[in-house]
Amino acid sequence: MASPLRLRSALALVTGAGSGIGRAVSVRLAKEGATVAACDLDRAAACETVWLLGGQGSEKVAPGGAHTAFQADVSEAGAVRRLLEQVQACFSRPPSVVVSCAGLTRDEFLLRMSEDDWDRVIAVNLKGIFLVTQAAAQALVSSGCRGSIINISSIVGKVGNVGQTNYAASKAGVIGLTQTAARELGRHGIRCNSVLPGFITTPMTQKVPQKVLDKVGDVADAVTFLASEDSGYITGASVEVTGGLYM
Ligand SMILES: CCCCCCCCCCCCC[C@@H](O)CC(=O)SCCNC(=O)CCNC(=O)[C@H](O)C(C)(C)COP(=O)(O)OP(=O)(O)OC[C@H]1O[C@@H](n2cnc3c(N)ncnc32)[C@H](O)[C@@H]1OP(=O)(O)O
Ligand SMILES: NC(=O)c1ccc[n+]([C@@H]2O[C@H](COP(=O)([O-])OP(=O)(O)OC[C@H]3O[C@@H](n4cnc5c(N)ncnc54)[C@H](O)[C@@H]3O)[C@@H](O)[C@H]2O)c1
Repeated sequence: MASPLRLRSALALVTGAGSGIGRAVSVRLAKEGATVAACDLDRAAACETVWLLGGQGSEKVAPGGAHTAFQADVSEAGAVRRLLEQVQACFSRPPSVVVSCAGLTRDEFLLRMSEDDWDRVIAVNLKGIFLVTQAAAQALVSSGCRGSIINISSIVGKVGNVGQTNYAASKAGVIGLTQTAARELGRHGIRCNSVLPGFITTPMTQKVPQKVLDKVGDVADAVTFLASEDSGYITGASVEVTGGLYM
């Protein structure tokens, strides 16, 4: 049975916090007592998420400080370095929970996919998670803090999907990156796990043809469990949240 406010002392950095799963994860972590650093490429969207969490006056409900919005392109090394610097300057500590939700699609059949469509999806979905995981782990290790890093992959990274050679490759890469980070960072008290959602209705899924959707259901609960000490003995896992899709 999960205890209430499992994350009361946690500072959680969520990327892709401006929409969909990232926004839902931010709301759920805040409900468990975490202070949320909501990051997105779209600053206005990140600010809207912070407003939903209670805005600048939210330190009343977030003991670790007011929820705060940050803007960064996770595919750019300098932007990610500055993001972690800004978060630590704002809260005087590194984030003990890091959830990488930032991602995008550039879907196209293999026979027609452009190099740019491949490069951009790999840069954001895979290199972005490399950069955020590395910068967050460096901050935690240098400050001697424990942490939980949760990287959002996709069931598509395990089974593939029509029109998504770039996206599937990026999400499969996230699984391998996270398993390796788990092996390396365990000695520092940092857990790393992947979550593989199935089909979650968000702006990202609007392009799926209706007749495909007619064949296909919550991620934030799985992320919160992995962020908390309730999952203290789980690291290196790939947690499928698909309602049984592709069992
Ligand atoms: C047991 C149930 C199986 C149900 C399959 C579930 C599929 C969706 C799973 C999504 C999992 C979560 C994904 C998650 O990580 C987040 C996302 O990535 S959401 C976006 C997912 N993207 C797609 O699924 C691709 C959607 N398709 C497209 O964007 C376009 O079709 C495109 C590939 C760009 C091609 O466009 P174009 O206009 O050239 O062709 P059409 O759209 O007319 O499609 C041509 C035929 O291909 C069939 N098709 C398209 N997408 C899919 C698909 N995902 N699965 C199966 N078939 C697909 C489409 O129905 C057409 O078929 P037909 O020629 O027979 O009419
Ligand atoms: N929705 C689904 O069915 C589904 C299933 C499996 C996995 N996922 C994954 O979950 C994550 C969130 O997806 P979603 O459905 O909420 O999508 P979404 O489009 O609603 O949200 C993605 C967010 O990421 C942000 N973003 C995009 N590129 C960025 C960058 N370079 N730097 C910083 N932020 C950036 C966007 O601005 C947006 O706010 C993605 O990694 C996606 O691949 C989604």
